[in-house]
Amino acid sequence: MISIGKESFFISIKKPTLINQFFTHSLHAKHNNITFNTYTGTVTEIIRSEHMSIELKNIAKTYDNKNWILKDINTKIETGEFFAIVGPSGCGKSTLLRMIAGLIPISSGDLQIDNRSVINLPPRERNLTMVFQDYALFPFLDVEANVGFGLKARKMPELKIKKRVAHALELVDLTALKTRKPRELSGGQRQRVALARAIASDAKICLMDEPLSNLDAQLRGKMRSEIRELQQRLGLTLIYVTHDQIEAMTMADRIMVLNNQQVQQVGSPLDIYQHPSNSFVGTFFGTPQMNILKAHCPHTHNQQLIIDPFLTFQSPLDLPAGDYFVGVRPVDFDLTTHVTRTNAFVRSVEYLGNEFIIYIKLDDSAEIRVVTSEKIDLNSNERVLIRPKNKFFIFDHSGKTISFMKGVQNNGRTSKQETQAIIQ
Ligand SMILES: Nc1ncnc2c1ncn2[C@@H]1O[C@H](COP(=O)(O)OP(=O)(O)OP(=O)(O)O)[C@@H](O)[C@H]1O
Repeated sequence: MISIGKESFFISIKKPTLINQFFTHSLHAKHNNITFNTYTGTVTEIIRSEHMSIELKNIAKTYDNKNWILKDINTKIETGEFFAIVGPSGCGKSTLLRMIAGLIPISSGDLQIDNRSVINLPPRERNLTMVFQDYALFPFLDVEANVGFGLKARKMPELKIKKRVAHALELVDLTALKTRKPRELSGGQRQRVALARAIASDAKICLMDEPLSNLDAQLRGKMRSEIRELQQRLGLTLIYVTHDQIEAMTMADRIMVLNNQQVQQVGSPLDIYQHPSNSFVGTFFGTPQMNILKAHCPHTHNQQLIIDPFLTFQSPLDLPAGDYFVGVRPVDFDLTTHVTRTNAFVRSVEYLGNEFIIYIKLDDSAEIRVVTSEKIDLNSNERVLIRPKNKFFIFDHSGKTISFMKGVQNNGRTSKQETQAIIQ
């Protein structure tokens, strides 16, 4: 029901745009104060209430008032976005998610949902739902009761609960198993019950903490696409915590990388892969890991980065003399065999079905991983020549990215203009 002044209207609104048209064209009441069920506000506010963005403003966390687990966390997660938080174990991913959920307090900063601060609101008033790593199912309740538990606690009428639960179970393809207890289900099915519970709650924001980590690799792959598909279909704003870079890469619209208490980078999977902000982000994404090699630039205004007499890189920028790091993904090397002039030796070769990982040792003990799909017959200690394909990153001594180059598919040379165009 909507009331404007003394008049009341019953309308059913599926899309914010409809309410907008309704008021601008029929009632010309765009700036009037109106009531929508129990919610009062201007039309614009009500339209926005359909949107569920989350803003983290200078969020910081300490558990003991001494050590900061997280500092300066700033980002805005848009309505309907699949947002992954990734980082190594212990970097504070779960802590951040629990603060958003309201399960633990924020030490400083502000958290806004739909442009309103929620730091003083308990979890149940934040219009969100959470899926935990261990699914948090009640062992003594069957699937149907587990999915409807939250709705019952909110005292929703029995018939409405039944309808919602049935719909959620249908969406995750569990209708046939609704009378089973959690112990009678496989890991993947339990995970689907947890998903169904989140769907049934009808919250527009869903938080997931490593929801697939208890599943085997094959099932994980299947569930990844199922969760992504559901998120899209329901238009959920989804925050997904994982330490698995592949999960983040394949599922998320955007990724936040956390390390050393801070945000290292926020961006789309492709952006993060192609333009890592530092060597940590560069090595975190991609398997096998990006090679990070110590390099030296001998003279200021020079473009040569020397790793070894037989392995040098031509920087696209003039560099001051000094030490740098060069980052090269394993697929971005060319390998030549049957050579004599080189300091690189094969240490071992791993065959992965359709490609080989070749571990190569340089004189100065650095080890380089090279991936090739060409059929290759190499022996340990065989000499090889490795040459970069002109697709590499330069990091300064602290690991910050100075430049990257896009790969060139021609003869390996890039013109100055092309180079400038692709350097950030
Ligand atoms: N209740 C607590 N009291 C004190 N320290 C805590 C508490 N919970 C977590 N920590 C610490 O905070 C840091 C971040 O923990 P958190 O669980 O958020 O990391 P994470 O990135 O989710 O790790 P993982 O990937 O291993 O789950 C860790 O050093 C952890 O020991």
